Amino acid sequence: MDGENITQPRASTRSRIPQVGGLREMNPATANSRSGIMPPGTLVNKALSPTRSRAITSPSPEPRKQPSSVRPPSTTSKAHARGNSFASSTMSRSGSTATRGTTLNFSATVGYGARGASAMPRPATSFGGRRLNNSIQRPATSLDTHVDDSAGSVLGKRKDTDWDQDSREKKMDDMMAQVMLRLNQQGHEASGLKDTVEIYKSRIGELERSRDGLTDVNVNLRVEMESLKNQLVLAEKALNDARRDQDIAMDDLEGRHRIEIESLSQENKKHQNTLVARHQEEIRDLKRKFEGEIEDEKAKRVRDLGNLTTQSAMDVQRSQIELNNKEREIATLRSELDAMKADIDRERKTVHDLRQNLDTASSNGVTLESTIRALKARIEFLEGGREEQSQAFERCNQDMMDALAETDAIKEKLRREETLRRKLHNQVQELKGNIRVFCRVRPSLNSEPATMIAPMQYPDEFEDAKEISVMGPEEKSSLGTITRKSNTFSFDRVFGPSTQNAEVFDEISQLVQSALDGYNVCIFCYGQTGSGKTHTMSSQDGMIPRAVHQIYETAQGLEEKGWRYRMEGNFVEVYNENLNDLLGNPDELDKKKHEIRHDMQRGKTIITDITTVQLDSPEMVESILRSADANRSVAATKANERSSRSHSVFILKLTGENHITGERSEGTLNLVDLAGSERLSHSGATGERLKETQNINRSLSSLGDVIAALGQGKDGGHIPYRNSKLTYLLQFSLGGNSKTLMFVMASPLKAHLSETLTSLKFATKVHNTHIGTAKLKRVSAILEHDDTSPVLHIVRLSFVGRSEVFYDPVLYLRCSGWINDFLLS
Ligand SMILES: Nc1ncnc2c1ncn2[C@@H]1O[C@H](COP(=O)(O)OP(=O)(O)OP(=O)(O)O)[C@@H](O)[C@H]1O
Repeated sequence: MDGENITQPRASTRSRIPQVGGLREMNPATANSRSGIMPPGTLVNKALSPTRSRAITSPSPEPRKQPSSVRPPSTTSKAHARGNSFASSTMSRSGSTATRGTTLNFSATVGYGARGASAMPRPATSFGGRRLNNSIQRPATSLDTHVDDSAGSVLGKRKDTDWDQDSREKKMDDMMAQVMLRLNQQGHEASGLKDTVEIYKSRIGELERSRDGLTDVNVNLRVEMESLKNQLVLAEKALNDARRDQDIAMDDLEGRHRIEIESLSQENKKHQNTLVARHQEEIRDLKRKFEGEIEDEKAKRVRDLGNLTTQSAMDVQRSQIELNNKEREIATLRSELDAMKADIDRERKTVHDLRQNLDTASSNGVTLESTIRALKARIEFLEGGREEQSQAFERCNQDMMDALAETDAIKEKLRREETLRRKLHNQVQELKGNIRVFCRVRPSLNSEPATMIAPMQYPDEFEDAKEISVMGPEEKSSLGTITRKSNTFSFDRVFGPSTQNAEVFDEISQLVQSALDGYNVCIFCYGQTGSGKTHTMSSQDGMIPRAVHQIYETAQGLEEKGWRYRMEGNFVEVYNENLNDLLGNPDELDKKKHEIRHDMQRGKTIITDITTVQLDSPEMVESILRSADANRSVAATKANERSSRSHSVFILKLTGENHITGERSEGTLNLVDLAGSERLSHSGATGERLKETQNINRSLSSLGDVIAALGQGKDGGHIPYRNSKLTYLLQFSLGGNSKTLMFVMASPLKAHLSETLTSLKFATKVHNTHIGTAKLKRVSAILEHDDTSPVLHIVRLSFVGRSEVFYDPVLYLRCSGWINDFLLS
């Protein structure tokens, strides 16, 4: 019943709402439908618990039976339902996932919290207003009445008081008026809410559009990002490619640079080498220039020296002249003194005679006094003159003493010059025979015991060393007694077995010097096989290398004096009367023919097709000797055989020119290693060897014949040079202006004694040969004196076919003596 009562006034109230106008809109259903929100019945039912929804929407008989206890919650639930429904509607409109959860989330998205100060202010809503107007006193309702009544029990009141209809209606009208007022207010609020909703809607639309726009932008951005990513990937790929390309390019560049650097360094090196070569060339030029200057300076100095020498020679001459004058003066003075002494003696005698006369005449008296006075005056006069004469005599004596002292000094100087002159003269005297013979005995070898050695003695070993005594082989007499003959031989020099090559060379070095001075020199080694010829001549320290060394050294020394020497070498072999070139092709040995031609005018020998070697250094000689030795070995059938069976001739032509004085000299040094000299009967050779031996013997005897013919010294006499190839080859070196030295080599072995004696006898014959006439002939026209000049003397040395002139006063002084000796001899 209560329920019905309550609902009735409400229903009646509702029925009045249209009269007020706008109240319709306060119907929650209408409001919800307008706003698109579901009717509260459905939404609230869903949102609220079934118990509550039943209490509101499905009136049951039970709640109606207990109206006072149920109504307040129903009111409360309505208010909640509204609030919830709004919230729900708002939530349902939101398209955003984030705003669907709670009202708070909505507020955060579109409400005040999420909006800045510029956001549209939220209009007052019924919901908000209701909340704000919580303090407004709610108009009394039937329910309130009931509540108020409940204090004293409604039923009880009705029982206790009368029903006041009018007041009640009035009250109701007031209440109605209030409700209407409230409704109007709510209507206004609802319209405001509507506007707000509209605004929100438009706002939401805008936001959705903005979201769509943003989504589009987002999509675009994503697409752009994708494309950018693709671009990035492409760019990375391109970058990698570029890096790879760059790496390859770098490698290429590095390679190219390396090659360029190498080529540059090579170019640099080349350039450097060129520069170095140029600098060296420049240095060489400078050196040449400086050497030229030094040469000029040297030449100047030499000239100065020459002038000084000339001056000193002049001084010497002047002194000599003065000395002669002084000597003459002294002689004059002496004669004058003698004359004066004689005068004085005469005068004294006269005085004495006069005194005697005076004595004898004193008796004559006064008549004679005048005569006496006159005579006294005469005597006084004469005695005064004698005083002066004595003083003059003293002066002359002093001058004479000075002149004698000066003469002594000059004589001392002349003595020294004389010593030098004598030394030169002595050397020339030693060479006067034009051929000298040295003997050398080789030492015994290790393979030769003392029992095999023949007794040999050297009587003057520690003096002149010119003799050798050899005990001959045992000889049996007809009586059966065995004797041994002692054979003593004398030579220019004898070298015992202990002599070294150096000592031997000392003796021949003067001859080597002669070759440099323009003479032809010939040095032979003669002896039987194994006697030491090759050792003496061509061993490493033999005469050939030593001679060449000396020539180089002397030539270098002479360079200071303006001399330049050209040295040419030939090495030939005479084998079986054939000439072989030992420096040529070994295959051509004994095959190629070489001819000997003589230039009689110039005194020169030419061998056709011969190898001539320029000897630029002493080392060259060693290589020549080696190659000659090799050639001989190739030709030999047995080792060492060929050298024993052939003559070898080392020819060294020395041409010198003096660029200062214009002098020129041409000399030849022939160093000959003869074949073994053993006699045919001793060699026991046959066949080819017999032919060899015959040829050797023929050429050796030809050599002896030539020397003997030269020794006879007949002008225009025949010299049998042509009898053998060897003598023909050495024609200009045997005789003429040449100097010849023969080494006779001796073996110390008993077994070789007979051959040794034969060799020594042959050598003695040669030694006894004097080829003096040729030398006399050579020097017969050597001296000319230029009388027009007191200083300049000319020494002209004339040889067969050529002459040399020396403008040297010192040389003149030195040479004049011995040259005159030659002329006189
Ligand atoms: N003065 C010396 N000192 C030391 N050994 C020597 C001397 N002379 C010669 N000999 C040695 O004696 C040996 C024979 O000498 P070498 O060959 O010079 O004789 P050779 O007369 O030239 O003989 P061949 O006619 O056969 O050429 C060689 O072994 C050599 O070394």
